[in-house]
Amino acid sequence: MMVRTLELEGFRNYRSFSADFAPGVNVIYGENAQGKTNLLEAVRYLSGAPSHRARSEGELIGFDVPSARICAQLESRGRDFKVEVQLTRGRRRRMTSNGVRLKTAGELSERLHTVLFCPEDLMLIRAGSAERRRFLDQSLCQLRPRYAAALAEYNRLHEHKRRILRDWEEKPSLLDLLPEFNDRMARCGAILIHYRAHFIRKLAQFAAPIHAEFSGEREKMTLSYETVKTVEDPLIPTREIYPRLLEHQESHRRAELESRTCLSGPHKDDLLVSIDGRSAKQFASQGQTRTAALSLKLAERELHQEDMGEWPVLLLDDVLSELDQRRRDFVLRRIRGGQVFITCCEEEALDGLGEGRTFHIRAGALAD
Ligand SMILES: Nc1ncnc2c1ncn2[C@@H]1O[C@H](COP(=O)(O)OP(=O)(O)OP(=O)(O)O)[C@@H](O)[C@H]1O
Repeated sequence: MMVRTLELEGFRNYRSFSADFAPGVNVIYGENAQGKTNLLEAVRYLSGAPSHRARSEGELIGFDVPSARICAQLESRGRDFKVEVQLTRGRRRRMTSNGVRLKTAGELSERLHTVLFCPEDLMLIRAGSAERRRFLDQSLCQLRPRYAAALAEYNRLHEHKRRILRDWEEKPSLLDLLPEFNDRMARCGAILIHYRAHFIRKLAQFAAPIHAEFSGEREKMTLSYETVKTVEDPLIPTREIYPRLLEHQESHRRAELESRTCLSGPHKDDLLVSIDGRSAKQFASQGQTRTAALSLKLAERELHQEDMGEWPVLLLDDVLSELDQRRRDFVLRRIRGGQVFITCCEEEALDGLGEGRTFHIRAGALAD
């Protein structure tokens, strides 16, 4: 998969931008606050993944313009696509592929997969479980459209249930709605657990050898999935997960009403990372947690490659400057193959990366 060309109009600080990218490495360099991350964000957007920093789509539109346009020529599964997204304040976004209207972000993911690695990801292991769920969700939404649909529905139901539990004492009639919401959440939740379990099993297979090599064969990384307690084996079929979720909801009914919070369901899942059998979150050093986070991201990239038979586009946002020389060399060795976008502040910082192109960005435009 690759992004051949990209045009931006009114996207963040880009008024009008156009570039042809290399199939290999594309180095995006420039001083701080010039638009390097914004450029990666535009590419990421085209893969249907939610922005890692915008809370609403309106944030992506230039401060003083009414609309933004992202347009790209993509190559994917041996075919060419012209994908276009139009964002207008106060209106629904409009997306097309080769002129045909697309309805969901999932349809974008079918054409482009990206794996993003940014400095915040270096804290993935130490952060709260929400960050690791986000990591799972972003990757799975690109890989499996059915997962993306189930996640959107689950989040909607969860928000409703949250409000019911918050307000039931003032309005007891709301409790009549609870069984219906519980049932629908269990159905969607079973789908999420099923996909997450299979994803984590695969991710663990890729991450183990990467981490072993990365640590000079000194450390062993293992991953496990922590989900709703009644689902002892999350790899069982969805229809078997569903009754176990209902059972867990039932046993937590009282506690949910008393605490007025939703305590049961995969919205509390976690991805547990261990090094040599011990929880990395609790016991690993800062260096070890960084290495483990890198291993996870590189494993994610290889998993996408195996799943699709093509490399996803790798977006490395300002991450190399955060790494010591050894880790940096490891990443650069490991990312051969596929298209890569790397942002950095100095052009020479990435000497020796091999064939590719460099783009100097200044104030939301290509500098001469
Ligand atoms: N919606 C928007 N409209 C216009 N400008 C915006 C918008 N959103 C962000 N910006 C501006 O874009 C500029 C560039 O941001 P970006 O994060 O891409 O910088 P960067 O080159 O990656 O910098 P750094 O090296 O510091 O990470 C910032 O000054 C920011 O204020």
